[in-house]
Amino acid sequence: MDLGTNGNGVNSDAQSDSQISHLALDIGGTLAKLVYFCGNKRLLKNDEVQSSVKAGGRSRTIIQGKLHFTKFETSKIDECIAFINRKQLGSHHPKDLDNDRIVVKATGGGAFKFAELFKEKLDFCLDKEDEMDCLVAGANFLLKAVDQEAFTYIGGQTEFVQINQDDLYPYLLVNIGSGVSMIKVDGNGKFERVSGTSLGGGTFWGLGKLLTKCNSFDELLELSHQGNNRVVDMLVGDIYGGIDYSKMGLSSTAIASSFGKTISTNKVLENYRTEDLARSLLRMISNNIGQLAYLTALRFGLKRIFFGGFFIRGHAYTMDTISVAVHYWSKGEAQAMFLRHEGFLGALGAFVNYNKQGHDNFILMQRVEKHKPELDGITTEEEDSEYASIDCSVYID
Ligand SMILES: Nc1ncnc2c1ncn2[C@@H]1O[C@H](COP(=O)(O)OP(=O)(O)O)[C@@H](O)[C@H]1O
Ligand SMILES: CC(C)(COP(=O)(O)O)[C@@H](O)C(=O)NCCC(=O)O
Repeated sequence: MDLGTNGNGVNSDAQSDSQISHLALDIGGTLAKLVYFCGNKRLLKNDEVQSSVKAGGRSRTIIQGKLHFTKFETSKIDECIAFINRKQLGSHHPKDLDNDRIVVKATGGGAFKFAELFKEKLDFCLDKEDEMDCLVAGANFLLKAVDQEAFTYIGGQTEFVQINQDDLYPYLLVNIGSGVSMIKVDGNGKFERVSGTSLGGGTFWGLGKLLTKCNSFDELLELSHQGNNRVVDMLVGDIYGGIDYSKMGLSSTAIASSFGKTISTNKVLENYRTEDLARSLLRMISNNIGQLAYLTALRFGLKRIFFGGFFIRGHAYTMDTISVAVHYWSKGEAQAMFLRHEGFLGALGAFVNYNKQGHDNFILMQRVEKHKPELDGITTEEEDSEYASIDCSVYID
């Protein structure tokens, strides 16, 4: 059976025990995300060759392997390039017939901004995919192909959500990256970006750096674990002498004004604990996004809201704040759900799009049946320890 070539002129009929590696990128305002597939092509025994699958009228070979996930700060894009080079990712990609460069799917603003750099350093031709399209494709793939991907987080309890494939659409996808996009999803490739806000992950990280002098996002998150927002936020009780504003259903402990308590003291920034500032800022940004998400869902009659983007990072306080905001404002009608591979939606969507535009002899993702990711993640030395790899198989010519 002609297995075709891997696009680099190397005849994949060689059936060498070669590491198959394909990747896709999402280069955003803050982080560059990579999704890459590693599988071993081995000598196919006769019965295996027979078991190859007819897809698109052609026989294709199924390769078992894993999807891996990792990220780099966009400001350190050279580290991302060095990683790709070190692992020889993309070595099995087809080449662009016009310029003989390796074709790699990429999305996010960085796919435009760094196109020349990837060409120069890796001989990559970045095949650009629309960012919103990839976010939706990535979310739909995860929600359909991976068990235990979506979950609720309320009162400190994580509950995985069993997705009914026949009742998935419509839903609201809220992607909290540097900024926030809110996308109404009605099906595969059927979506509309219906709202957004510039008060997103970049706001938390940017203001947090200024207020706390943190050198890393993880340090800022760690600080927020230990802080008490009530030192900084003005509560209803601070205004009402310690009692509820019960006529309007506002408890004394409800936040009346974020950072409002700093007004009525003679303290300056240095007099506040950085932990308290970080906690209050996280609460403010998360609550605001939760409320905007609910209002957008209400406007379109949507009950399911999935939150993605690297801002969340599976952080308990962030998810709890968003969940409480959605539950409070919707009076329990709408539900906030989160995704295990939250920050990789765009990169995964770019990867899944390989079977578009003439790549159909290249790679197709097949539905991952009953994948149960390890809850604590599977990592290799480079992988991001928070994001479990996904066992999957792909078709390849
Ligand atoms: N290690 C990290 N470094 C920087 N920002 C991080 C990190 N982890 C999470 N974040 C948060 O995630 C946001 C970026 O999320 P992401 O979905 O990658 O958006 P973008 O595509 O705009 O880069 C940052 O603004 C920050 O709030
Ligand atoms: C421009 C963006 C889509 C870029 O995506 P990101 O890199 O932030 O993930 C996003 O930052 C955004 O939607 N900002 C908010 C724009 C608005 O006010 O709707």
